Amino acid sequence: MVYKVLIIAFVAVIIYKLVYKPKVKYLFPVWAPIEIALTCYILSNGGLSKRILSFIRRYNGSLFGITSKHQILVNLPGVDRLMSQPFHTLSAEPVQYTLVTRVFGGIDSPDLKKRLDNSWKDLFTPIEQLFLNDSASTAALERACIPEQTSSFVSFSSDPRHMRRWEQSADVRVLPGRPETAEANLQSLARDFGACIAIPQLYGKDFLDRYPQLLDDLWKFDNDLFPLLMIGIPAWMPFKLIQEARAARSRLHSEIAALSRRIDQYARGERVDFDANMSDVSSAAFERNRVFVREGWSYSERAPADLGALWGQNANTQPVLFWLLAYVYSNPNLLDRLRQEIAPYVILSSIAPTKIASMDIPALSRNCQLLKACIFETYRMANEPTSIRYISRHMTISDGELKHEIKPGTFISAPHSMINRDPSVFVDPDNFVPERFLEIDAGSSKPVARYGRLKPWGAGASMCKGRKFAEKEVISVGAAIISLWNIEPASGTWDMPAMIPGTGVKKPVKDIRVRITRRTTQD
Ligand code: HEM
Repeated sequence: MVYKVLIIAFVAVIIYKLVYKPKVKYLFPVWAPIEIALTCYILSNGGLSKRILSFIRRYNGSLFGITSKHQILVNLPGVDRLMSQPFHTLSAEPVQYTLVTRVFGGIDSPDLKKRLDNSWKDLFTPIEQLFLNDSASTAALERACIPEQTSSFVSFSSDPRHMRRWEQSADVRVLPGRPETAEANLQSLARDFGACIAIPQLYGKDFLDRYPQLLDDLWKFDNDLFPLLMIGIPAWMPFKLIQEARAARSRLHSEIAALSRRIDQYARGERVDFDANMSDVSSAAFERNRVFVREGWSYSERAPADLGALWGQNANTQPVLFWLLAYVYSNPNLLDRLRQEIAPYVILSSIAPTKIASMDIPALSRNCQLLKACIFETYRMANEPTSIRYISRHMTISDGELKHEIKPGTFISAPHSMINRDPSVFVDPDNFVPERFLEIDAGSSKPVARYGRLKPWGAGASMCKGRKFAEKEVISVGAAIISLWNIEPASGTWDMPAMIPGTGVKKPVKDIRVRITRRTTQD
């Protein structure tokens, strides 16, 4: 009897190890984001805690990390080369799988794992074709009608039913007796304006119109649930904040699943639910549908993966737009210089009310180097990019004179923003100084914005797949708003809010209340 029990227990342990252990190993550890944050903090501040950390770490040189499961690469020389290793050695796929199951709401199972293994690269290809290709991303932004939309950045309506979508959450109020001056929350307004430009370029305008809570749900999920889930706080925790954000994620799932169904119906030439207009849904969404169909993903299984695409498209881009506007408008001299630089490419109408008569997006990207430098400086101040990879085969990491032998099954993280506030790399790091990214080009003798050591998009083969679109969106939407609108702090002085570290671009602890007026031809 005892032997029987022992044999059953032994078999159970073997089955458990076979079925369960590889899955756990494959997920990015829940404590690793905290380890990254603590390590960055300790190394930036120095002192005794730095000495203790250096003593207890597993390796030496540029590698920090206490366990064999996760190592943090701190300013490792040649990190780009390392991150460019082929996928079968160094892969971002386990990180994507972790995000899909832990954060975006996919159910962790061998079946989902297999489906994602088979689909992962093919799901990213259409995103790259639309958002990484220079002409495709310019064309998408041209379709977004930025000049027309920017004309009603503020509609000066006191009735929420007549406000534009991006005004709904920004607490826009027309000042009594001053019908052409409105007060608004700048972060909310800029963020939702950017999202209303971007989202139709992926999923079409009908999706935005059919789902009135979309933006509120996306930001609630991003702000209140994403960071907690990432560090392993379970979504069932009975806290109001978590439960409301979880409900927002469930609504996002249902609406995205319903959209997937409509996309599939349209692709098959069938009648589309609600006779929804699908003509402006992007080629990327239809290409992804083809992959989902090929691999047998149900609509509800697609929802977490597509929530990832929606989140990736907006979660960093729109906060960058907000910080850029806040930095630029709070510096009147810089604002004047930018307006002069932009003026040849954003032509304003000469009759009141001022509107944008035409806008040349390729020329803005090509010629507005100060604007670009301002965007790079915004990344430096507000963005915390980290490249996380899984080592699937034994690997030797070269670290100057040192060589580190790393076992398969280890995650490595490179927090690229560690240098962003380092005065030995960026002089006067706490001040917004865009000129630091301007260099005189040897060929043209003109100033050109160059990234230098800044890495806002990560590194290697799994670098951001939407960087062209993101940068062009911020350039064109930023240029349009700067050209057409005056923005001043409602309190009379610009108070830049502190930043909450989060999932990439940092969020402000509080919004900035501003007064907005349309520029006149005399301005
Ligand atoms: C200012 C805006 C943005 C910033 C700062 C940003 C930053 C990043 C960073 C740091 C990564 C991780 C790269 C790495 O692991 O080395 C990433 C990945 C990614 N981003 Fe972005 N991103 C932005 C906008 C976008 C947009 C508009 C899209 C379009 C849909 C997008 C799609 C993606 C995708 C698909 C990945 C995963 C790439 C992979 O694992 O192969 N991003 N992004």
